Amino acid sequence: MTALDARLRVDLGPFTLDAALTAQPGEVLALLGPNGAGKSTALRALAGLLPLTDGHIRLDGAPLDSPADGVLRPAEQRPIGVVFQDYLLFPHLSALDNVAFGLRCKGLRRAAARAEALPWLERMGLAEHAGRRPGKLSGGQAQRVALARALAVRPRLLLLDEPLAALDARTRLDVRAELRRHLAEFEAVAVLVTHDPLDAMVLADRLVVIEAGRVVQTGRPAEVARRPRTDYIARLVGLNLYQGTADGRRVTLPEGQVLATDEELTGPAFVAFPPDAVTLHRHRPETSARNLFPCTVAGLDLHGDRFRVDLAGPLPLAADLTPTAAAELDLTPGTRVWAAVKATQTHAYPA
Ligand SMILES: Nc1ncnc2c1ncn2[C@@H]1O[C@H](COP(=O)(O)OP(=O)(O)OP(=O)(O)O)[C@@H](O)[C@H]1O
Repeated sequence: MTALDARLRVDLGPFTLDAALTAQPGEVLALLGPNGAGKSTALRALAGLLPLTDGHIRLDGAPLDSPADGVLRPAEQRPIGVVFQDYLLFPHLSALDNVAFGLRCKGLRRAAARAEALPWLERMGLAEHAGRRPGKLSGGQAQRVALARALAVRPRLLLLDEPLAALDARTRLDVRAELRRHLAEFEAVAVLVTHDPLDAMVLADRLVVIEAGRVVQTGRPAEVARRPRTDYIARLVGLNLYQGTADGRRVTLPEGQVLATDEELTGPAFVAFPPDAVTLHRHRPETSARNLFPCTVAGLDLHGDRFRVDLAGPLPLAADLTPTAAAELDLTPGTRVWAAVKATQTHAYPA
């Protein structure tokens, strides 16, 4: 069943958004795109803050906005939860009352709303901070409260606008991992807007790339990264990303391949590295690179001044080469090569 079925057409003077978005229950979509592409406009239209000029938004079969039929459900009547980058928590309310707020708006009395809000704070590991006001919470804690508040009303659509952008690098890592767990448990649709390809790759089931108001590519993160269709995507999502189990400086992937990394970790982990960290060789090289895989060239595209090589094999990979290197290697689809990646060029982090 399609849970979210939308064709968003919004005319804003010189700018027009015209994007189709669909999602199955439980799916997490990430909207990615350059500045001014229309991501926020799409989110605002879904939230009910901006009416459609044309098209439709249906959630679980029910129309929320359909100009042709004269339907426009106001924001507060949509079963939607929203998390913005700057949290927008009420500064005068405790963490608990911030989470209870949405439930109060749905008509619950204070005690009932608080009773229902508390388990959400517990789930975020914030039970002991329930009485604190936002000013006394760290950025990461405040963002967890915002997420608890959005989830507590059991929305059918969760909208996240740059939810990690305001956090420092270390906090961002932790909150990203947590957000990932919560999104995995979330049974309805989530739409995330982000500038950060890593957030998108880690959090989303599917990327929707928007440029100049149009969807230019959509697909699973790994597919989009390996087969970018525009220069912008190639630059942005140019990341090889794998998930496995870490044991010290080794991460074992589900199919048994082992990646050597530079970080000490144990348990579920991601390993990422950019395509330009991959070197290709026609013959098995004498190299200090700890990661060496036999591959077959599956595709070759010129993006800007680089060749993006799509490699199939035990470890599917994307590699970026200069035109000179590509010519020297004489690569064509089907060519067998060795791909090498230094452990120091990989980045491993908890999943
Ligand atoms: N209220 C408005 N009236 C007219 N034009 C608008 C309005 N709001 C946004 N725009 C224009 O619509 C286009 C899309 O803006 P939008 O904020 O949706 O992009 P975005 O992809 O979210 O960008 P960013 O990543 O910079 O936030 C931009 O050209 C912007 O100037």
